[in-house]
Amino acid sequence: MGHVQITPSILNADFAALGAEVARIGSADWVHVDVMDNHFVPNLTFGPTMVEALARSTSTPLDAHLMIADVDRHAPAYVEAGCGSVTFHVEAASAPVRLAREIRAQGARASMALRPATPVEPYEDLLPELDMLLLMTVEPGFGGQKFLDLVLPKIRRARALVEKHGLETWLQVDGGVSLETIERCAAAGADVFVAGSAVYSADDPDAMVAALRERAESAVPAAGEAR
Ligand SMILES: O=C(CO)[C@H](O)[C@H](O)COP(=O)(O)O
Repeated sequence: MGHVQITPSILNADFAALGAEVARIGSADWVHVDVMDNHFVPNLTFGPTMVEALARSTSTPLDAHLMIADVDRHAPAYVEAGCGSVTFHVEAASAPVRLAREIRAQGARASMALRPATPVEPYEDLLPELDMLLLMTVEPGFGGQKFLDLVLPKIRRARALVEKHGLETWLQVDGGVSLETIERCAAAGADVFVAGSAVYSADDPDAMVAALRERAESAVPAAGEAR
């Protein structure tokens, strides 16, 4: 299992001051940018031009979560925009293996996301193609939703698959992650945690990043310990 990484989502940040908002989370490992197109999800955010401007404004690497249709065509633009990690939804991709290889060939980490109702088992053979697997813990589209406990068994099964194949694939969770829910995710086997409203509704977002990190680290099972 990789070390705990905290990745604040800017979905609930002030979009009119994104550079300053990102500067408030200096201890974050990544900045999570939620790209939504009003087709794959019923919400609209921003595109590669905005992401490129954000990449120029910070030294923290960007983790793009593409909630967009026709993702095979659009994903490469987010590597070109400066993202260090690009996540596509398997439900939106027509050739996920080719797309993951293309993202890696461009020099970014390739990541694939599963909606809460999408099982992980059909993608077992695809895991070596991925640097990260994102297991959504809400239906994608909006920040501030309630964490879905029903995803916890899938996190455990995904961790078991990663270990079975001796892979280094990071397991990211996104949606409703807070001081109240992060321990359950870490105990189940997640190691990369996206938190949007928990971070940006805090008086001190960077102190919340530290608190989330501490809580997740305290819940990571020791080697050989049951999940
Ligand atoms: O992908 C997302 C929504 O589709 C967001 O990243 C996620 O929901 C973060 O917000 P919060 O922590 O408030 O749930």
